[in-house]
Amino acid sequence: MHVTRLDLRQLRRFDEVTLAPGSGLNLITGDNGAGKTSVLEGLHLMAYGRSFRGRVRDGLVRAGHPALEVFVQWQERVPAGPGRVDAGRADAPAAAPRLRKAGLRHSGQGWSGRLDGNAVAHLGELCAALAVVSFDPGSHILVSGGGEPRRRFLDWGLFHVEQDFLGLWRRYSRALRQRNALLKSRASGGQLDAWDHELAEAGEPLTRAREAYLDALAPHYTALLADLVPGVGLGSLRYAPGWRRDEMSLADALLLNRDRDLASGHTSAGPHRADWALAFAGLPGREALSRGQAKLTALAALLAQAEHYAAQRGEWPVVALDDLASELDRSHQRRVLERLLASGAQVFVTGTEAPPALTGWDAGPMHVFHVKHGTVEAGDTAGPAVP
Ligand SMILES: Nc1ncnc2c1ncn2[C@@H]1O[C@H](COP(=O)(O)OP(=O)(O)OP(=O)(O)O)[C@@H](O)[C@H]1O
Repeated sequence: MHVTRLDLRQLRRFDEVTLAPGSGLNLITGDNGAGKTSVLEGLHLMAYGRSFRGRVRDGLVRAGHPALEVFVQWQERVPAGPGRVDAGRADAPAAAPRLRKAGLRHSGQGWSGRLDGNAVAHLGELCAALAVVSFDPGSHILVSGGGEPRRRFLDWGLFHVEQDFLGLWRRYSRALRQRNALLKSRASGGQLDAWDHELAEAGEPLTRAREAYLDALAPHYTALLADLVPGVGLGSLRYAPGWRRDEMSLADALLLNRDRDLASGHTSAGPHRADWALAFAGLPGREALSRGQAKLTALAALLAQAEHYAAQRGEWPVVALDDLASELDRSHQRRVLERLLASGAQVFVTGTEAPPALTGWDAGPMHVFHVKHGTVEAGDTAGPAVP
C-alpha cells in the first residue's frame, strides 16, 4: 500500500498543502514548528480517526477555522490473504494494484467522510481502508503506559486482518455503553440481563480473536526484539482478558460483579479491561527497560504488527516514523529503515534535518520534502534511481 497523494487543509498551521509521496522512503524535513509532524498527523487521522497527539478537538483544526480536511489517495493490491472478502473464490481476480481515495472533513465535534466516492456512515470504514502504522515520540506508552493503548493496538490489527472483528467490536461497545447507562440509573436485574447476555455473546469471541492475534504476532515480535533490543530476550507475550477467564465465563463474571457494578456505575469485568504484557527473559520487568529500550520495544511491536499485516494481506501498510533521529540512535535508525525498505514498505520519516543514518543512503530512492512557513516543497529525489 502506498500513498500517492496527500492533501491537508486547515490542519494545524497549514492553510492548504499537497504532497505527492513516492513509494519507498519519504523524508520530510523542516525547522522546529514548521509542521512536519502535522503532515503525519493528517495521514494518521485518516487511518485512525484521531491524531497520535490526541483528539481532533484538542487543536488539530487550524485556529480560527471551523474544520479541517484531509484527502488521501493511495495504491493498494487487492488483498490476497485470508483477510480478503473473496479469498479462496475460484473467480477471484489475481492481486492487482488499484487506486483508492478517501476524504475526511472534521470539526472536532462532527465529521463527514467519503471513501472511493461514496459517503461513509462510520469513521471506522475509513480506518479499515487505509492502513498506517505510526511511531512517534509518544509511542513508548505501548510499553510503559496503561492498558488502553495496548488494547487499541490489538484492535487495530484485528480490524485489518479479521473481516468480522469490526462488527464484533461495535456490538460489544454498544452493549457496554447500554449496560453502563443502566448501571448508572440503577436499573433492575431484569433490564441488565439482556445487556449482560449481549456483552457475553460479543465479548467471548472478541477475546478469542485478540488472543489468537497476539499468538500470531509473537513470532514476528520475538524476531524483531532479538534484532532491535538484543539482551532483553522476550520470554512470553501474555493476554489478560479482563476477567478471571480461567475460572468462569464472561456471563458469570458479569453476574458475579453486578452488585459492585451497580454501586460504582460501571462494568468492572470484560474485554474493555483487557491488557497484554511482555515478560523479558533477561529483565525483572518492563520497568527495568531504559527509555531507549522502551521505545525500541514499542517500535518492535508496531513493526511486528506491520509485518503480520503484510503476511496476511500481501502488502505492507504505510509506515510513518516521526522524528526518528531523536528517538533512535544511528545504528538503530539504519537497521529499521533498511529492514522496512527491503520489505517494500512506503516509509515516511520526519526530522529537522536528514537523520544521520541517511548519510550516504544507498538502500533505495529517497523522496525529500521540505516544510517551511506553512508550505511543503518537494525536493530532489536522492539515492539510486528507481528501477
Ligand atoms: N490549531 C492550530 N492552529 C494554528 N497553528 C497551530 C495549531 N496547532 C499547532 N499549530 C502550529 O503548527 C505547528 C505544528 O507543528 P508540528 O508539531 O507539526 O511541527 P514540527 O515541524 O513537527 O516541529 P518540531 O520539529 O518542533 O517537532 C507549530 O508551529 C504550531 O505552533
